[in-house]
Amino acid sequence: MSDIIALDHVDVTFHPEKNQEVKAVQDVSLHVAKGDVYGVVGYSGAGKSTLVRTINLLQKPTQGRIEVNGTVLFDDQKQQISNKELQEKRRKIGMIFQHFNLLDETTVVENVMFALKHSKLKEKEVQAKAEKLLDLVGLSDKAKAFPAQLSGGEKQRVAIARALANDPDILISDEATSALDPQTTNQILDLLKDLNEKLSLTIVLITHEMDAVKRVANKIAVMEYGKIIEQGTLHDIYLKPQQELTRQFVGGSLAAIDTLRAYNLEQLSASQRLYQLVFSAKNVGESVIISLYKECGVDVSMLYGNVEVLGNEPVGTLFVIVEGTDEQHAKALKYLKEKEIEVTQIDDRGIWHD
Ligand SMILES: Nc1ncnc2c1ncn2[C@@H]1O[C@H](COP(=O)(O)OP(=O)(O)OP(=O)(O)O)[C@@H](O)[C@H]1O
Repeated sequence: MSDIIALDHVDVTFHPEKNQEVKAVQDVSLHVAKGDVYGVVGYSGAGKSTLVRTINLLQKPTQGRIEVNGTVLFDDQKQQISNKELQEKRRKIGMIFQHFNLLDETTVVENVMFALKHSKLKEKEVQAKAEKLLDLVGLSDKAKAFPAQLSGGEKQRVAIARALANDPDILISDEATSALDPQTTNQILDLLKDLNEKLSLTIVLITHEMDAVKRVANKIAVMEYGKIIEQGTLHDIYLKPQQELTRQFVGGSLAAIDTLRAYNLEQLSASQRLYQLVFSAKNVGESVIISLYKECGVDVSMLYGNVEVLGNEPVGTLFVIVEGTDEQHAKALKYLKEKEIEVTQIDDRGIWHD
């Protein structure tokens, strides 16, 4: 799959006052493939919004290269297309925000129609399109309501319909679920996932909530102090977080670390090894521990176990101590590999320790 967004070596530096410098984004490269739901996570102030606003040049970078949908928008410290072209490109990048940004004085359907004011469609066609979009986001019955009469989730649905008005290829969601309760958050995230699949919409999702990313994203970048400190597939970032901050975001792994620290793992004998086993959906139900004993002769004690749903797929994680001879260990590893279970040996200096 080709990249629909390619940010390369992007810097954004602000000078809020004379002699003051805020390096909000520093040497960030981010490549988003068509059809990705790319989660950008990090604490407040990490630079997520600033970075993502460079995608449509709402924020011009200080340095770096921005290419979107095959067009270079920014390079050599300057905009590479005319303002008019940029405006057209921007219409193909929808945005939704935490506070919805609806026009309070106009109805729901008019809010969506407003986004089509530049289109070549006739008034009737604009209205028909807005109604169709409201139907797509499940809000047909609220077309004539005013924003003040809607719940937070409904307001966000209007904002999504409006963001889709110009048939964008990309949707940027900047903390769009942060003001919503957990159940409504999940409904909005499921809607985004549905739109991603139905419309082949590429989504960049900025959030400080790992659960949101876990539910819908296929890739993640973790930001801290203006830099991406870790990026990869949801599966890899979630199950093998390398950086302390990533581990903090990945709740499941924190629980695993706490549990492992409660054991005195320095006391493993020469014949014992600590492994992390990761099961995908197809083998999550297998009785691996018993099979390892039966097939390979090793003793297996379980320290920690958990099943997470990543995207729609259950993924199981076990931390086990396997005890046996070198030969038995080799046999056990071969067996696990055949079963397509990912195995990581964790040593005393391993990733789960300070
Ligand atoms: N226009 C600006 N002028 C000066 N500094 C800015 C400007 N915009 C952002 N910053 C600073 O850049 C840094 C990154 O801000 P940014 O909003 O991108 O972070 P964020 O990760 O999106 O956090 P949040 O979720 O709180 O918005 C912060 O230190 C912020 O104060």
